[in-house]
Amino acid sequence: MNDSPIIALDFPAPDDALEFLRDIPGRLSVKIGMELYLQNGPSVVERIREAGHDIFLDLKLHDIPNTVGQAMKGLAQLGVGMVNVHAAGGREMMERALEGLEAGTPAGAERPALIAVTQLTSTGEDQMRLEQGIAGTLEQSVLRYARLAKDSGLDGVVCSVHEAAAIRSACGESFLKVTPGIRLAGGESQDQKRIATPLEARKSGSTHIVVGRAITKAADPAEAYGAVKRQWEEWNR
Ligand SMILES: O=C(O)c1cc(=O)[nH]c(=O)n1[C@@H]1O[C@H](COP(=O)(O)O)[C@@H](O)[C@H]1O
Repeated sequence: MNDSPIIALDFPAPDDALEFLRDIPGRLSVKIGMELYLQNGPSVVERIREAGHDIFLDLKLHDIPNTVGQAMKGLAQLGVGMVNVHAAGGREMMERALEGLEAGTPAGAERPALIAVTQLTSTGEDQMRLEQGIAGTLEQSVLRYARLAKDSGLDGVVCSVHEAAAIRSACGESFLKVTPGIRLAGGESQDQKRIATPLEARKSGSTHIVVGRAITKAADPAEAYGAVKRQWEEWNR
């Protein structure tokens, strides 16, 4: 997928998503997540692809290695550019996910990029320690998961902007750092704990940003998308 801002299409129905997209000109990078996919199935992917957009299919798979591998075989046939798993599923699960994707990608087509969620951007450090029982700092946990994902052959991770620079040092420039939790300056954090602006994301080494409500719930979504894109692109790495 190219590096334009990825709009999170967190809508219940395909018509809502497609109507929203009609107001923003051009070929866009979009994310279809659980809300849209689980209520509508694979046909929603087809409809949005037919409208000409590049898709990150965000289903955050996390199950035993065989189940995830088989599921990825199927997802590889949907023509999307990126898919993901939870790094907490472990090395074998991630390796099997990659094998499934490779086996399922139609001949001549490009395999979707496979990335792993480290710690969700809605997770804070206290919550991680108390609820997940993980000691140390949040950044240490994210870095451990990022290294594990890289060693398992994955293309990158989902992390917050706050860990992107450390992951760049540990895993390299080309390892994808896909960062949600993006807000324009002064925007409400809502359920996110680790937020940042598009400009901060760019400066920190994010390779992609995922932006939902800052665009989809804006009074003028096309203007909000333009503002995000300008900030994201104006600073040269
Ligand atoms: O994998 C993701 O896309 C994801 C991972 C993560 O750690 N945090 C996170 O917010 N996301 C997704 O990114 C989007 C963020 O939405 P907003 O907070 O509205 O911008 C949602 O669709 C989340 O499902």
